[in-house]
Amino acid sequence: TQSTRPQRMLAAVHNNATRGDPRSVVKAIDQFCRQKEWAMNIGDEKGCILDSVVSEVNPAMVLELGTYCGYSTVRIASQLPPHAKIITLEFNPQNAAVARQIIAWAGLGEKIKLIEGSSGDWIPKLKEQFGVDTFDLVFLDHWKDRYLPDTKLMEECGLLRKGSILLADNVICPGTPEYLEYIRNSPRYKSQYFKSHLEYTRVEDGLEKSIFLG
Ligand SMILES: O=C(NC/C=C/[C@H]1O[C@@H](Sc2ccncc2)[C@H](O)[C@@H]1O)c1cc([N+](=O)[O-])cc(O)c1O
Ligand SMILES: [Mg+2]
Repeated sequence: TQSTRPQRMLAAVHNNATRGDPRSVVKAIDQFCRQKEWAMNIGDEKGCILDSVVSEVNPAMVLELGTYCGYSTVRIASQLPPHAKIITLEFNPQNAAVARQIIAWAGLGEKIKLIEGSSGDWIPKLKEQFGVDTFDLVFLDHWKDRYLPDTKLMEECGLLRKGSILLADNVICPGTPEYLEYIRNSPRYKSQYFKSHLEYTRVEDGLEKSIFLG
């Protein structure tokens, strides 16, 4: 039977990355996407901006919306301080299954909690189910029309504190106009745009970094 692109990406990780070495996993996926098949990972160029935000925030608790195959999950988790954790939400069971194996190959299973389900269902349950207080960093990379409703949901559920950072992928391409309009005009956030390119292409895209002011 025909394999899927995430399954072919997983095979590339098994064949080209060293078990327990997150950076080699990231490199193997980027090589696969440049040389074989484009895929919607944040990629190496925007990934460096993600890396710099993670190291600046040095978060104890991270929430990722949209695991896909786990590329950004591995990138973030490989930079977390000891005892820090990332919760990542993935809707598609096939993507989740591949992500679990890529995360395991990177040796980061202890730092990452992958939840299968949708952000809309799970955001209201994170406190009671996982004893979460607030998130220091949230990375938004799931369905683009969910960025705004899920941000409002996180506010309502008390998951953000003064100083929490939201980092959103694809604010130009594919684009998240409603989210940008809200976050850039809300007095409760201070935002900054990081201009870059859509993964593995020369098309403009960028990340929006926003600080919740409480
Ligand atoms: O569509 C994009 N991303 C949507 C990502 C969606 C991922 O998150 C869940 S949805 C979900 C997960 C959790 N909760 C609710 C829904 C999907 O199963 C998928 O794994 C995208 C598209 C392009 N592009 O160029 O077309 C480039 C990108 O960087 C992108 O991120
Ligand atoms: Mg993206």
